[in-house]
Amino acid sequence: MLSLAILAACTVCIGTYFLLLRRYARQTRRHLPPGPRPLPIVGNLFDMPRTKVWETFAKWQQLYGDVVYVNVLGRPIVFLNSVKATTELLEKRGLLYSDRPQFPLMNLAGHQWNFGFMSYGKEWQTLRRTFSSQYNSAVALRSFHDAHRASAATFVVNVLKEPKDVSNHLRLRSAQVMFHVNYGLSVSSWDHHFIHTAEAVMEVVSLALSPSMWIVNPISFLNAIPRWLGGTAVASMVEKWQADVNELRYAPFDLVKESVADGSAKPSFTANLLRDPETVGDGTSAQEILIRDTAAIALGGESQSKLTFVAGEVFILMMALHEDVQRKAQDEIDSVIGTDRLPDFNDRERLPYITAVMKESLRFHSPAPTGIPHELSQDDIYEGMYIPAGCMVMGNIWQLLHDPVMYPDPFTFNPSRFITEGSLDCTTNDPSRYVFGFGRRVCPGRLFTEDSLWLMTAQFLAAFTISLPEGASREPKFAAGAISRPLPFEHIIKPRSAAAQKMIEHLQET
Ligand code: HEM
Repeated sequence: MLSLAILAACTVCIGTYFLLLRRYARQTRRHLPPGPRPLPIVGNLFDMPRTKVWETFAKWQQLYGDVVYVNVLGRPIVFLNSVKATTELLEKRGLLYSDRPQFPLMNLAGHQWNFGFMSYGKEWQTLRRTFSSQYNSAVALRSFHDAHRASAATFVVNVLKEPKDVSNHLRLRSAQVMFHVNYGLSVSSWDHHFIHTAEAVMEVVSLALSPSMWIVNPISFLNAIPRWLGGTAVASMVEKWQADVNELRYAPFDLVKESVADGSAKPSFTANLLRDPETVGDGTSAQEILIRDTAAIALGGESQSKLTFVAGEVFILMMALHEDVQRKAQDEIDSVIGTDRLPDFNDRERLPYITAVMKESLRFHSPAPTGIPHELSQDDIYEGMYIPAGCMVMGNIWQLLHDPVMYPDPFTFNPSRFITEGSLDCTTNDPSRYVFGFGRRVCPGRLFTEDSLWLMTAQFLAAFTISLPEGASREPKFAAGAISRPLPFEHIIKPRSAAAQKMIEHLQET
């Protein structure tokens, strides 16, 4: 019996070896894009960076150019390092370049319903259209402003109370706004059960998105572990992941459904779409499932609130490092709206430097520096280079945002690069065109995110000053990963003035 199993295993290994070798030989005969030299079988496995991937990718651009090809364990991957290449392939040839590779851990954790990770096709299109009907509509976005205001107010109040804990306050703020907007639920403290579940789901999503998970796919090994060798522990971990995902997918939705039925629902993404009485039933109608699954995506599926919170952390770090920028932004706020209230959305047009600070923070270090991979669905030729079907295609967001032609002196934090004669001017270099990905898969939450970040930026700067303690390092440092956070740093946050402190205390009372 045992020898049969060994024989079968050997046959599979030898078969795989020859398959990979054949594919390798076929592809090298064509004119693939340049890239680091692969080894037989493992390809460029050992060239793949383990930390700060964006630095290695930048080096590859210098060595090999705008389109770089690697092959990891037989899996072709192309990195696009210029606006020209991302525009030409991911945007203009979007029909071919909009598929997604499989993310094995996402499937195992129970995210198959999530359109962010679905193959390009009808189902993806229907879900995305429903999502965009709210998140890309000017009217709906305006109706979300109260949710942004509530979470921004909780944030400044919490910062005043515990300034050292600013990161956690940002995290809470991002999750709070998502629950408010999607379900009309008020979850303004860490004690709320949904927040813990959302956090747990986001941790798994972050792991699932890290390149080692989707390139090497250790899940197949995990699944093969026998129960006596720890397989039981793996199985119960997976069960917990799936239970968390299902709770987020069903529980808040069911609450809204009940409140729509008894007429007490607050306006929200879910309630707005469920208002049609035809839609609500026993939970099995296609329309109801569609609404439930698109609402849940914004919670944990794409790590959206984590991305927004990391963008907030980058802003806080940049302000701590650049007191001159802070002062300039605060002068703008004082001269436009005075010191007796906090900025609001109506002030946005008149505060161009604040918008520029928000945009420069996103540019300086994008929370998802290498985006989410696309997959090519048919063989393609670009500038004489052959790109095989099934190839993963990564738009190298970090590289685009540090292009010295589009952003002169790219390693200097300089919001004024987006200001011309006192007005906001980013017609040719708006970082949001790259930060949120590309083509048909571009982030459908980008306008919503900018609203959220803008209010946080404006209100934080109106209320507080931040500095570094004496002797602290002035070098910004970021962790590696698909979602890349600033490394923890010490800082001192104080209310800007007695008047600012009073304003925040007043918010706390209301
Ligand atoms: C700073 C915050 C955010 C950043 C940096 C960000 C960035 C991205 C990126 C790079 C992608 C992949 C695009 C591509 O495949 O080319 C993406 C996809 C997506 N984002 Fe965001 N995002 C943010 C916030 C949000 C928010 C708040 C929401 C929801 C309200 C959201 C919803 C989505 C969805 C649903 C997708 C999948 C789109 C698809 O596959 O069709 N994102 N985002």
